[in-house]
Amino acid sequence: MSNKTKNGHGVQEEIHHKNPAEKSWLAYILIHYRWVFVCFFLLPLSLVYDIYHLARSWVIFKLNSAPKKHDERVKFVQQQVREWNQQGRSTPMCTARPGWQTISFRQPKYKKTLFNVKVNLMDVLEIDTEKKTVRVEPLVSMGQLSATLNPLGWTIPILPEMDDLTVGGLIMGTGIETSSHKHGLFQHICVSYELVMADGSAVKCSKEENSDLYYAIPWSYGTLGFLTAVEIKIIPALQFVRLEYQSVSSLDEACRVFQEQTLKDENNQFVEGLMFSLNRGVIMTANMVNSAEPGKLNVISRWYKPWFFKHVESFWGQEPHVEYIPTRDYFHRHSRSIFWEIQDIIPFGNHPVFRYLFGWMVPPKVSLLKLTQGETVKELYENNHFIQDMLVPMTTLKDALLCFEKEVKIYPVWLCPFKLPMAPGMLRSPSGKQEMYVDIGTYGVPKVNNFHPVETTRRVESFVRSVNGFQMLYADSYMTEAEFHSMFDHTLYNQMRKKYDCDKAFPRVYGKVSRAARD
Ligand SMILES: Cc1cc2nc3c(=O)[nH]c(=O)nc-3n(C[C@H](O)[C@H](O)[C@H](O)COP(=O)(O)OP(=O)(O)OC[C@H]3O[C@@H](n4cnc5c(N)ncnc54)[C@H](O)[C@@H]3O)c2cc1C
Ligand SMILES: NC(=O)C1=CN([C@@H]2O[C@H](COP(=O)(O)OP(=O)(O)OC[C@H]3O[C@@H](n4cnc5c(N)ncnc54)[C@H](OP(=O)(O)O)[C@@H]3O)[C@@H](O)[C@H]2O)C=CC1
Ligand SMILES: CC(C)=CCC[C@@H](C)[C@H]1CC[C@@]2(C)C3=C(CC[C@]12C)[C@@]1(C)CC[C@H](O)C(C)(C)[C@@H]1CC3
Repeated sequence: MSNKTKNGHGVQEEIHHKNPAEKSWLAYILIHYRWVFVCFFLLPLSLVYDIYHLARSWVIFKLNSAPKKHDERVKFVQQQVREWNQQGRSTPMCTARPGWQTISFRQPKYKKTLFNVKVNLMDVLEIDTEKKTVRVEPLVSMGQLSATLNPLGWTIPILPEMDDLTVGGLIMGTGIETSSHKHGLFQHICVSYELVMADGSAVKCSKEENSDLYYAIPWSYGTLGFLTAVEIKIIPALQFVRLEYQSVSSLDEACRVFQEQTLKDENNQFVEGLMFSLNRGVIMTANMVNSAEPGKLNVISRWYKPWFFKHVESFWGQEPHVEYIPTRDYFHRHSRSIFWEIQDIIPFGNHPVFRYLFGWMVPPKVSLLKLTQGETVKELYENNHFIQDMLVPMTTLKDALLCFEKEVKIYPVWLCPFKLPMAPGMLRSPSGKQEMYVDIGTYGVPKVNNFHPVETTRRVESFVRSVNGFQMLYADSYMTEAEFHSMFDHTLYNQMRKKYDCDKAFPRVYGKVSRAARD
């Protein structure tokens, strides 16, 4: 495998040698000139799509029509589930949300064969500033939520980065951001869930009410019931984030500084690391503030600004540096470059000329990219790309980084600490106490010679299991069912499946997330 992968051309060069499909001229054009399609078709389409959704949710919010319609919509979900019961419960159910709209690399196969239930609930219902909660429907996206809450001076404590992630997906799967070392995973900021169960009944659960169900919902991937509303905690949002960049020049220094900033400094609201090689990284710590020092404001969302990860890299080898970023810009700092995935799609996207002329249309919507990618590009990614987030105990960070270096050698690596509270459910802290974990995110083209999508992933999965870690399940998982059960504690889940009579109603989690269940 060639090593010329620095700016994204690498993917294209890999396939040149490896993929037989590329021999046809159409495949060649699709791979080498994907950017033409993306720039002239997908970018404008993404913009129209975004404007439509923003306008829609603005109007609905202003009319305050969502709360009135909510009950009707829940009744419609119940009606579909009751019909399914009357029809003899023959095929299990899943939501009817099309696979291309979801934030994961693949389309779920099961949507084609299972009974599809329409759960089209996509509005913010109520902001209760006394109780400090926001009640939302499950299809509310992170972009929509931050656009609604921030102008009112509020935010949710964990705002996962990508605009199109939905509340439902983040609860049924999981969500993480750089404030997770203080607040935990996305489910840990949720106060209550409202669901429609297999028999068509509506059930509410929280720590106080139906608490067994409340703890079983996260990571259940829609296999216990359909989510219809969620109450999420809110906290005041200040205007800016004061961000400090600290360069590190060895693996040991990186692990030490990252752990110190996470564990020792209680005052850091946000902690993040980007490793640009095994020995080169920048650790970022940040706090919300209400004023910025003169001359230090950086509005990173402006269309002509460089990709955030490139900006961060420019601080490597420098003295610690401070800047102020508008809070919403900080929350979505990796959106414009889809972390660093955009470099494989628009290789010249960070060039100033491109940024000044077309930067305002970026990024293309992940869903539209997914919808239009075609077999050739899919195969290209399948064989030459590695996308994984592995959650490992903080104490194993160094070993984990060495494992990723050996198996894939992909940089940047995303480091995000999170607190794993002791609570029942799929994720059990091995020590029986609250523990600090770290999410290691690797997205890109492997630079090792022996990369094999299945074998490499299985080796990494095996390492993660050996250190009591967890795999994020939006990515490809090649674990066997037994391995999957040894990673995730199914005790409570199995009890809830029985209690709520789910066996005929929903597939099991493994049946939805394993590689075999995905196209
Ligand atoms: C803080 C806030 C929260 C909102 N939350 C929602 C929501 O969850 N769903 C939705 O569809 N629309 C929401 N809206 C939109 C709001 O309901 C509409 O703007 C409303 O239709 C305007 O009606 P009005 O002109 O009669 O009242 P206004 O004169 O605009 O409102 C009077 C005051 O009531 C308060 N208020 C109004 N609605 C809410 C509410 N739902 N929660 C808390 N305080 C409120 C605000 O402080 C506002 O200043 C919210 C607006 C605000 C300012
Ligand atoms: N920063 C972060 O934390 C990031 C997280 N992710 C991951 O992305 C995924 C979320 O993506 P998103 O596109 O929002 O969600 P998806 O549509 O992919 O949904 C994920 C799962 O949640 C289930 N689900 C969603 N809504 C409901 C509902 N109302 N009732 C019952 N089940 C539901 C889906 O069931 P069904 O299959 O039946 O539709 C599916 O199994 C998560 O897995 C998350 O971990 C990805 C990137 C970043
Ligand atoms: C926990 C965190 C922060 C996770 C971030 C995960 C992202 C980097 C992932 C989620 C969805 C994801 C797999 C995706 C892709 C890249 C990496 C993404 C964005 C892309 C855009 C790569 C190009 C592909 O042709 C295709 C369009 C199918 C996918 C879509 C999903």
